[in-house]
Amino acid sequence: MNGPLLKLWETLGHHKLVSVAVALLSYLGCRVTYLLVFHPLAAFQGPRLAALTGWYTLYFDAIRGGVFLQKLERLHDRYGMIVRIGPNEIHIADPTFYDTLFNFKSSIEKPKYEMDTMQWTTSHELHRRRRKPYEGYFSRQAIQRLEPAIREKTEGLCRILVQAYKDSSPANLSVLYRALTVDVISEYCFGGGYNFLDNEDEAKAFVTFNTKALRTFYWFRDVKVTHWLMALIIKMPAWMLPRQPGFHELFSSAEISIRALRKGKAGQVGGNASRHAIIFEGILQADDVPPKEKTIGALKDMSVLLTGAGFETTGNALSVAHFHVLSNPTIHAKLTEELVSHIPDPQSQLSWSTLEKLPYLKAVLQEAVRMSMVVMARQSRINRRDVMRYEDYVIPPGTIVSMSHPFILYNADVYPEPHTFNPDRWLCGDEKVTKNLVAFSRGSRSCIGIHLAWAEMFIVFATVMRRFHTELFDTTRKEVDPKTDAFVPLPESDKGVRVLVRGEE
Ligand code: HEM
Repeated sequence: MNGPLLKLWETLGHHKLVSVAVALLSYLGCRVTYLLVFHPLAAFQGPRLAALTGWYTLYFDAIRGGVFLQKLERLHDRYGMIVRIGPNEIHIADPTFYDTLFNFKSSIEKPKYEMDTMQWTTSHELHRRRRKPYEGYFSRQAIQRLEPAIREKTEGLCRILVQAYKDSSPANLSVLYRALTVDVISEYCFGGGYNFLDNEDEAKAFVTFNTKALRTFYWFRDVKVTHWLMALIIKMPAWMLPRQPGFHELFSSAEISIRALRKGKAGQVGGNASRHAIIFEGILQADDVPPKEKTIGALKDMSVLLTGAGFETTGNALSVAHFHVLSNPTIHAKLTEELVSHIPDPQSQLSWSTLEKLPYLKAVLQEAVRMSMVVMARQSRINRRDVMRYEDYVIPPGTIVSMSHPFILYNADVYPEPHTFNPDRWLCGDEKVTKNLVAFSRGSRSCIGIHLAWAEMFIVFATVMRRFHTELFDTTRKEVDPKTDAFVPLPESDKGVRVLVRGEE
């Protein structure tokens, strides 16, 4: 290009650049003005940056690793009970609003997430259709039929604790309780569990993998590109996937088991002939489940959800219960007295329905569920049709409204001295104490596994506490107190609750 031509090109290029920059700035200016001045949520207080972009929350959740809740506490201190935390999202900290947001109204939906499993389904109707076939497997009666399997796994855990006693070596209860809960849910899903209680090293590797994976949760739930990767992994055939523990069970073994169930063979993973219903066998045979919900991909998605939700949650609550009981001699003595008087033979195991009538045991477990929170992430809903009201605020239809369990389960007005483990608070007859135990959520999206969780907690905890004398080994609240929001809470230290077994009854 010669001199004048180059000059013309440069001048035109310069103008083009200026035009693009002006257009971009005008668009940004209009968008900023709209979001801060004319948007239906403009009157709601909150950080301006949060009102302008969803990257605000994503930054704290995904990039800084689950610290948005800590930020949120400061925002509520500054702005009050209701804060705008996104262009179209507000967060409410007041427990009295919970039932307005979490209920069975068909107008209440979840926001759009990148994940598309049952739990993250946006539409109320589609979610109902996806959830219905599974509900029968999680009713109270269905879980009572599963009790022998829970008892059998509990005996497996007790054998490990007896061995730890003989070896005088510490037992890591955070791993063992999770090994038990994953063995139960995988047994229920496939008719042959992962049997981690038979191999402690594999159990440890599984739990470690899961903790690492949880730290990346927001990337997969909220970021398209990363989610595609996950979707690709789920679609990959088992033989292409690495044999890394955790990864292997959740993806490859699940697929192998589902394929086996399709061919009419149960128990491909653990090899146990099963005496109870098998979830995926039933789903595959159900005439009212549409074929697209029975594909290998859809069932693998569901199995990751059921296994993931079914083990980490209850396993964590059990570890937290054990830690706090051992840390408080008075609580320990009261619980032991109740258990000894109702279970004279320590080798026997009472039924779930009998155990849940023991008031102190129940109070200890309720307090453990409260303190462990189990699900820490903010829960979001959208009312598509109606306005919602909070005090003088009118929340327009279509707004993402969120609440978070820490603001309720650690609310000092409901639970005075919320950081103190105090089972007695559940025994004083104060209605608001039980009403606010929202750990399993409420409404159409609440926990499908609530009965399984309680059955496991009552049977396993009563058996272990009645049979074994344990004492904490090198464990502090750093190993149990919720610190990071990885959807479930992660403590500051991953070492786990470790105990020395001092004796067996
Ligand atoms: C202490 C134990 C547990 C607690 C506190 C708990 C809590 C919760 C909460 C708060 C939700 C709602 C999450 C959301 O809205 O995104 C939920 C959903 C769910 N939970 Fe649990 N959970 C526990 C144990 C279990 C167990 C043992 C299972 C067994 C499979 C399970 C399976 C599920 C499933 C599948 C969902 C999704 C339900 C749906 O979207 O319809 N959970 N859980």
